[in-house]
Amino acid sequence: MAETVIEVRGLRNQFGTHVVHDGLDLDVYRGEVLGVVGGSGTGKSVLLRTIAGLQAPAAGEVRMLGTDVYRAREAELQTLSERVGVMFQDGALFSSLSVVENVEVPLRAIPDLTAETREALARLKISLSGLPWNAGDKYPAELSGGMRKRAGLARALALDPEVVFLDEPTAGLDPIGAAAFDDLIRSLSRTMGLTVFLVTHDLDTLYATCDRIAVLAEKRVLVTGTIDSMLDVDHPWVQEYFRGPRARAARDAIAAHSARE
Ligand SMILES: Nc1ncnc2c1ncn2[C@@H]1O[C@H](COP(=O)(O)OP(=O)(O)OP(=O)(O)O)[C@@H](O)[C@H]1O
Repeated sequence: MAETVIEVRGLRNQFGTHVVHDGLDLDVYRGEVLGVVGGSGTGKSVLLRTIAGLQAPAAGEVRMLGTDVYRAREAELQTLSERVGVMFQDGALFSSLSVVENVEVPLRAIPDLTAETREALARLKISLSGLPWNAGDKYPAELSGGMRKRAGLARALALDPEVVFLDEPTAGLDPIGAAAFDDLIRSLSRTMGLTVFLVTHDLDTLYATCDRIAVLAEKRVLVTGTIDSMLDVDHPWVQEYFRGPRARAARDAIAAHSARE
């Protein structure tokens, strides 16, 4: 049985009187790509931030790679942060730094790394993320939205993490750019054994990349399972989402893609 790398129990998140999550449980297994879906405002991004240690919950427990994210000591959290990468929607790059300098930021946590080695490692991650060789010397404002996302991914991968969080990685990309990003996520997960926690609305991405889906509804994880098993879930939002015309088109597209391979 696959190792559990993220364990969430009894999670509660609330802003004032607005309860976003209540009694939420979730397990994520090593090496899988988990797609987190749910209607707008169901708390997908809040869940990502809470698990990644960026936003303390009102109650509940989050364990990642064996560490209790909200009760561990500082040194343990530092070690954990080096095993985890986060890519935000717009890449969240520092605008005053070049791409290579952005990717170098997490590498600064490694003691005794020379400037040359740090730069070489950063450029390696930039090319792994599918950016052209000269993109490293550009500034975020000089890049397209898709390139900024790839640069954000390069930074998330800088420390060879075991777990990567991706928030809407294909939002705003044209269909060809989005499909290329899907392929990249899939191949990183396969070649590096990465565990991927992926928040998305993009059905094509779900079909192309995810081993398992977690549906957020009613303030908790309503159901988890393979994407095909979602067709049998008796819940109005799940039915509408996975049985709608967009899902059908995404299913047909992935079937045609598999037939070509
Ligand atoms: N810092 C905050 N302060 C107050 N309310 C917040 C905060 N962050 C999130 N919320 C609220 O929590 C709810 C969940 O937000 P979240 O961004 O996680 O939703 P989501 O499922 O990712 O939505 P979408 O699919 O539209 O991106 C929303 O109602 C949002 O307004």
